[in-house]
Amino acid sequence: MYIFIINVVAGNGRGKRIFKKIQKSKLYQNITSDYYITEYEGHAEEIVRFVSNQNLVNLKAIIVIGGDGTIYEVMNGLQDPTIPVAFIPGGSGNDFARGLLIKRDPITILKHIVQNKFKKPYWLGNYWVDGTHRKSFVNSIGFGFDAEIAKQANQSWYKKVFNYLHIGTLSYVIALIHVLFRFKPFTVDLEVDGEVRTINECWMVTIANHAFYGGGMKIIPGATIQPRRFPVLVIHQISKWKILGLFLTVFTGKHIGFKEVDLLEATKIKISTSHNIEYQVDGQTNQCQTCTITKNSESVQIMGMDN
Ligand SMILES: Nc1ncnc2c1ncn2[C@@H]1O[C@H](COP(=O)(O)OP(=O)(O)OP(=O)(O)O)[C@@H](O)[C@H]1O
Repeated sequence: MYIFIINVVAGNGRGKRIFKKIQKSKLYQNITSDYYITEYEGHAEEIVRFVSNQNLVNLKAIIVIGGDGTIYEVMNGLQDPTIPVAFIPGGSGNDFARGLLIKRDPITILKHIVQNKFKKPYWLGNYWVDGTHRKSFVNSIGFGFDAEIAKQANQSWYKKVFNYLHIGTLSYVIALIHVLFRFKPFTVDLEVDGEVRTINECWMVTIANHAFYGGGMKIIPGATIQPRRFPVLVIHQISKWKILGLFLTVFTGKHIGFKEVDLLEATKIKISTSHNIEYQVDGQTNQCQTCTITKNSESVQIMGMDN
């Protein structure tokens, strides 16, 4: 049996439209399944915790229809990593789907899931904010400038409009210009695999499980899906005008050639600042002063891709 989890508000109603289409298909009518519609923020996590604690012997996969926020919640609720999680992108940004090359139409994706054709291991990131309990991130976690941009975009009126017009990334470009003039670089202590370095005039630190964020920006172009280690991108000591230019090249991945960009690799990183800074995790924002990040060595199984 399959369990569907649908975020009907994802992608301004795209999740809902996709599920309706799926329900009408012969394929759906021929499989044994049950479905849950998320009703509020955090609900997907609760549903998955409940479902994965049931030890359903005949559960073939949890099929998620939604965006990056929904898959983040699902992964944080998953109690048993051997339960395959299938993803049908129905959000606005869909960076998880982009990173995993899940790009076919929903019915074809469902066909691949039911045929049990392709299953890929995926390694989540773990993070602990200000000493709290462990959470997992699916795509990326970022501190500073990119988090301020995500916060500005999430609070804006234009994000909904641009998402509706399928030009959602433009909301991040406008948010970037808003944030650029008020943003104050910060000093951060980065403990990378036990070695501490102090970064002055830091703009941002981003850690990613795959290349994409912000609806298709290639923030760390060479990021590969792998266990234990993750790439860390640090931008520091850069002028406001230059960072504007740098972000214009994020779509092509050329920004990593700037001398103000450092690219490291780590198994464990600790970020400490003297005051609260903004952070984003899979596009949702909050504030923290310290954060420890590691990468899982145990994988979850993802379905929905072509090969
Ligand atoms: N019924 C609901 N009402 C309001 N919010 C909900 C509901 N169900 C889920 N949510 C919340 O909707 C938020 C957005 O979902 P999601 O990120 O999947 O879509 P999106 O923002 O359109 O896509 P993306 O993150 O890929 O751009 C999530 O934070 C989730 O907690």
